[in-house]
Amino acid sequence: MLEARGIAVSYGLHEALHEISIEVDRGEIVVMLGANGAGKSSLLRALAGISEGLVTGGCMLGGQDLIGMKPDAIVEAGLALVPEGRGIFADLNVMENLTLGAYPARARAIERDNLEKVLELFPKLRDRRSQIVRTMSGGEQQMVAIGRALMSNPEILLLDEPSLGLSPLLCGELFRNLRKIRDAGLGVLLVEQNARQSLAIADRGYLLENGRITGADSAESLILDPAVQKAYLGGAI
Ligand SMILES: Nc1ncnc2c1ncn2[C@@H]1O[C@H](COP(=O)(O)OP(=O)(O)OP(=O)(O)O)[C@@H](O)[C@H]1O
Repeated sequence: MLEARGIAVSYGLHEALHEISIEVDRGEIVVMLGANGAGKSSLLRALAGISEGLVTGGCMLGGQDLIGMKPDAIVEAGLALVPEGRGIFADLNVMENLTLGAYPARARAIERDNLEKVLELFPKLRDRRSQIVRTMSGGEQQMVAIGRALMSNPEILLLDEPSLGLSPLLCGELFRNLRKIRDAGLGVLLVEQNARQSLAIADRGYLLENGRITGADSAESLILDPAVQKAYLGGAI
C-alpha cells in the first residue's frame, strides 16, 4: 500500500500542491483527474523522487518513507513511474530498454520471469525485440515504456497521461492492458485527462484542482457525479 500524507510541492514561492493525501493499494487502479496545471505531474514526480520543487510531507511504501529518498532507492522500494513523454531510450532497441528496466536488486533475480510476463502482456514487443525504439509508433513506444517500468518489479506503477497522443483504438488497448496489470496484483495510479476511459477501468478516483484534492470516490460514483460530468466528461453521459 502506498500512503501519501500531507504532500506539498513548492516551486520557489509558488505552492503547486497543498496537503495531498492519497492511497493506492495493490490490485487497484486509482485515477487522478485534473485540468491542465492542476498539479498532476508535480505529484507523480514528487512521489518518484524527481521533483524540481521542494517536497514536504510523507509517503509510505513497504515501511519506508519515500520522501527524501533518491529516485533509484524509490524504484528499489517498489515504485515505478512511466513519465509523460515516456522516458525511454529512443536510440536503443526494445530488448535493451526492457533489460535496463531490470536494474534494481528487487528485479534482477526474477528478470527472466518478468521479461516473459512483459512479452505476454505486449506480444508485439516480442516480434519487435530488435527494433530501435525511435522508429516505433507512439503506441508501441508506450508499450516499451510501460514494459520497462514493469521490469523493475514494482508494487505500485505510476503513469503520467499514458494515453496522450494515442489514437482511440490504441487508447482502448492501453487501458485494457492497465486492467491486466492491475489483475496481476499491482497498484496503478493513473494521471489522465481522458476521464471517460480512465474512469471506466478505474476502481477509485481523486479530483485535483489547483493543487488540492477536492473529491475522492469510487469510479462508479465519480462517473455519475454531475460536477465530474460537467468538468471532465463534457456534460451528461
Ligand atoms: N519545474 C517547475 N518550475 C516551476 N513551476 C512548475 C514546475 N513544474 C510545474 N510547475 C507549475 O506547477 C503547476 C502544476 O503543474 P503540473 O505540471 O504539475 O500540472 P499538471 O496537472 O500535470 O498539468 P498538465 O496536465 O498540463 O501536464 C503549474 O502551475 C506549473 O506551471
